[in-house]
Amino acid sequence: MNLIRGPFHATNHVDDPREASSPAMFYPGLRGLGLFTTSLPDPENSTAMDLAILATVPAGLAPALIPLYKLVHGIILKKRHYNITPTTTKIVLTVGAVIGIQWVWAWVKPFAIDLLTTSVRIPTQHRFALNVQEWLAVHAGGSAGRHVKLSANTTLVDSRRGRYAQPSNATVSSTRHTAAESGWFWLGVHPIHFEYTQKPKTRQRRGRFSDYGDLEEDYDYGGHRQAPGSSESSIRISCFRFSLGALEAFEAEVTAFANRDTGCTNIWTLYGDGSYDDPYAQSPTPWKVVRKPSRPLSTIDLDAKVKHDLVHDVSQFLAPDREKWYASRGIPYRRGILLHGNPGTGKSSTAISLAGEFKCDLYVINLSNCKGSLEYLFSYPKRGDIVLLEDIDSAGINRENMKGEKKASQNPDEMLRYGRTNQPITLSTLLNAIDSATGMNGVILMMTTNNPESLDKALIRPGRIDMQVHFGLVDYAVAESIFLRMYQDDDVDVKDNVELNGKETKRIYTMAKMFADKIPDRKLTPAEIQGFLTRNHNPEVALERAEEWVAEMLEAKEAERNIIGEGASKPVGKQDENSGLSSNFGDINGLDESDASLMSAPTPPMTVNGADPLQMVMPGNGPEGDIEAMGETVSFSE
Ligand SMILES: Nc1ncnc2c1ncn2[C@@H]1O[C@H](COP(=O)(O)OP(=O)(O)OP(=O)(O)O)[C@@H](O)[C@H]1O
Repeated sequence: MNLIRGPFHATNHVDDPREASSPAMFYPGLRGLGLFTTSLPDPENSTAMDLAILATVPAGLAPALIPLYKLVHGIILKKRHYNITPTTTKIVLTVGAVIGIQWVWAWVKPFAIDLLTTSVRIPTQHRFALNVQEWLAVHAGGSAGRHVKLSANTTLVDSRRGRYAQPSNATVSSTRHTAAESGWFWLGVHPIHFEYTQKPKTRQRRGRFSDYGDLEEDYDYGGHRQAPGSSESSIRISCFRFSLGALEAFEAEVTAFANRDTGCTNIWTLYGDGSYDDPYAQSPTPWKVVRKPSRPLSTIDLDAKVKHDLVHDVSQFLAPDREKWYASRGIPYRRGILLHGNPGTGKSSTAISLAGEFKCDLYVINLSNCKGSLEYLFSYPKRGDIVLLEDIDSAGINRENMKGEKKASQNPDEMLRYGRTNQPITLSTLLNAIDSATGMNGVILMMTTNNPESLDKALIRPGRIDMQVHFGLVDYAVAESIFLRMYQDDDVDVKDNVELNGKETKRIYTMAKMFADKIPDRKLTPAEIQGFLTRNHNPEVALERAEEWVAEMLEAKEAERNIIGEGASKPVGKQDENSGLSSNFGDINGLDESDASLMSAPTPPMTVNGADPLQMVMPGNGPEGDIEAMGETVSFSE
């Protein structure tokens, strides 16, 4: 007898309806647990009505766990003549089993992982962590990869400009990861697991407690302010114990990826002023990176011998066996190069170009705008990188300024501990940082200045500065070279192929000579000439206007005016006596009177005092109005 119909019973050949409706039939082992029975009527002595009632009063798990189950069961039974108890019980048991397994796994997992895997933890402040992030973003695919991309603490190329965009790099992000991300990827035949961890930690924060997740303010347990995220976040890379070599392979893979020839130079700049007070300093590291297409050395117009000596010096220092040579003679393995000359003579451009040529990363610090701990900042560049200290004279770093030092080094413990201070850089902190045993090994330290005579002797003594390079004003050869660079087709090597490249090249080459003839010897800077040529797309027009422009420039320089042409009436030289521009320039070593007067001269693309030249917008220099013309300003994508 089978009173209960439905799909379940169609395949169920049992006579006892209690059995038919009982999940114990499918889970025989559970029979003894009493889960499926209540006080059932004896089928032998029951009427059909009794049995129907039996079916409407389900027993066991489902009714116990699911609210209103009996009601639903009764309705379905009445309307559809279908007993949902066995099916529901099966579902409940299956879900229960899954939850149970998950629960057990959560307990067992750490032990299993410890037993079966091995892992490395990379703090996110570590530079290698950025390489790992970038590698994961490109290779670890899927959503994990996308998350990593968002979390990468890197600012890459500007995706708005086609010219700068690189296929895998057209992503910009300076956002930080706020939650743990994890995933798997394959390295060859090895499965590898990565995980971002941000140790949740309750901290004291302005008298109350907050989660680490709130990054606005970070304090350690003692209530000291801390560099946000400084010690908490890391990336963990794990692999199975039996494939230990996978971690080494991963490291090699990431390193090779980071060192790949992208045709770009990594330029690192500070978040804000690098101090912990800076609102931008909400990053595990004080550095952010921009990837820029490398600038060929051939685009730097410099006296041929000076250029050759500089390149030779850098290449010698970076030669593979050089570190051993320094070590065996007890000399610290670092190189200091002072680049000095008028604003707009190519000091910064040369450093950028050298970094590209030798595939170094370039770290740029503008000392007048830096309040970070230099020792900490210098610990970041690795062997073979270049550190560029911009406008070292304008930072006021000299002995007279020593009074401020006490204040600056007041709390050295804090400086080292958190890597950031909120004090300006002083001479002694700079010297200590350069000489520090922990940083700068194998690093080339370049300093730029418009006013080398104002520098403290301790700063430029041999050992700290090993080479001095003067960037002079434009002579005939440089004027000719700038003209050719501006108007020559990109793929034509002019000077070497005058004959081969035919008429057009010859024409430009001839015009370059004519242009150079019109440029007075050592009166103008390369930046000024470049600015003029950029405004005149047609070489003939440039040639035609050159004389007039030169006359205007010289006249403005003579009158110490910043504005040339229309609207030029107000001499500013005297007013600017304290501006740091004109006053600094009078005593430049090796420059004559007329050179000194250039300091307040009209230099359209002149560096704004104190501004980061990498981020500087140069007005009116080309078809796109600003930065494009000089090709120097780094743009950040939003
Ligand atoms: N010698 C040069 N060769 C090629 N380009 C140059 C040269 N000098 C200046 N320029 C151009 O002029 C602009 C400014 O140059 P750069 O910033 O390198 O000068 P700088 O000497 O570092 O100036 P500052 O002292 O003001 O920082 C850049 O666009 C650069 O391309």
